[in-house]
Amino acid sequence: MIYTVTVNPALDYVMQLKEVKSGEVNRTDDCQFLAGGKGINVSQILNQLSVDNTAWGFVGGFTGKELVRQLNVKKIVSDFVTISDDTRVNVKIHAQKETEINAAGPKIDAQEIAAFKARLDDLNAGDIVVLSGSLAPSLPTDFYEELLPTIKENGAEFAIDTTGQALLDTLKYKPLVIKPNHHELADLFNTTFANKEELLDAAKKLMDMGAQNVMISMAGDGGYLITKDHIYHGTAAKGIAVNSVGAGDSMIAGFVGTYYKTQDPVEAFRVGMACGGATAFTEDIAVKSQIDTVLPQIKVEEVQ
Ligand SMILES: Nc1ncnc2c1ncn2[C@@H]1O[C@H](COP(=O)(O)OP(=O)(O)OP(=O)(O)O)[C@@H](O)[C@H]1O
Ligand SMILES: O=P(O)(O)OC[C@@]1(O)O[C@H](CO)[C@@H](O)[C@@H]1O
Repeated sequence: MIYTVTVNPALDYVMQLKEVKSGEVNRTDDCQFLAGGKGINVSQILNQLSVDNTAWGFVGGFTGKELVRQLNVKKIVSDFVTISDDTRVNVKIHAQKETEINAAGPKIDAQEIAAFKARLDDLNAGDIVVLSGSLAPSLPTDFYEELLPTIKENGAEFAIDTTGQALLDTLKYKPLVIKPNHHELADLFNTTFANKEELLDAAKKLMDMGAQNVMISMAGDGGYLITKDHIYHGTAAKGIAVNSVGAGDSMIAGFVGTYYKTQDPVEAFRVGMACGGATAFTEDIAVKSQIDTVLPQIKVEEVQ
């Protein structure tokens, strides 16, 4: 079973307008609430790939109720810990540019945290836990790292989508896959890359530090997969990007869902790239037909 963990989910309030004029009253052409959060987006893609999964995390208040209602409509199985505070609303402004305003997130108390951690005792060998997204401010900065010994002791694997030192601190527990984008990769080592070789050298350092597989995503420029044996480049699908929100989550979902079925990291990377591209080409998270349309365009070649 795959479990997606979104400790700080969100109702995404997606607002469409031609132009935002700062300091003025702006009126939208369209707006909608969508269930959001990095792990929840992963669950949505896993469902599209017909890979059983359960969404874990914390939800609360009227916003949390609406989020769970939307997941139920999409037949996404969830087992959230209900908290007394409200799930946050993140604003996604689609105008002359894409602007995101993400709220910090709710208060989560010690009893609610303990109830969440108890779920990890149900993990079995072969399960995969996908840890994605920001931490609510009341959670300790090493919250993800706190979960890893129990995950590994139960014989499960984990994937993690976070950034900075929080990501580096998880590598000693050997994540199945991590996926920084190329900006996040540079930030990890406080550097910039003059060329592809420097980028790949940095990605290989993450393997040396413990990652089993590393994907580096580069939006419309495709991405790289580093495995213990080789390095691969994947081409980005050709299309009109209408929404970058969730592309990275979709790429992780495509990898984890395919790896769970095949144990083939290269095929998992190819499907991940297709899921990312399909989401980039649609307003919401991609559905199966959109993924299937993009998949044949993804060419993966060994580069080292
Ligand atoms: N404009 C695009 N055209 C084609 N494919 C894209 C585009 N944007 C994203 N993708 C696909 O999605 C993958 C992940 O996108 P990206 O590199 O933007 O991840 P990210 O920065 O983690 O995204 P997110 O905004 O979800 O955090 C890319 O490697 C690519 O395969
Ligand atoms: O604040 P975080 O957890 O870093 O990101 C949250 C978020 O921006 O990520 C998803 C897109 O990846 C959105 O659905 C959601 O609003």
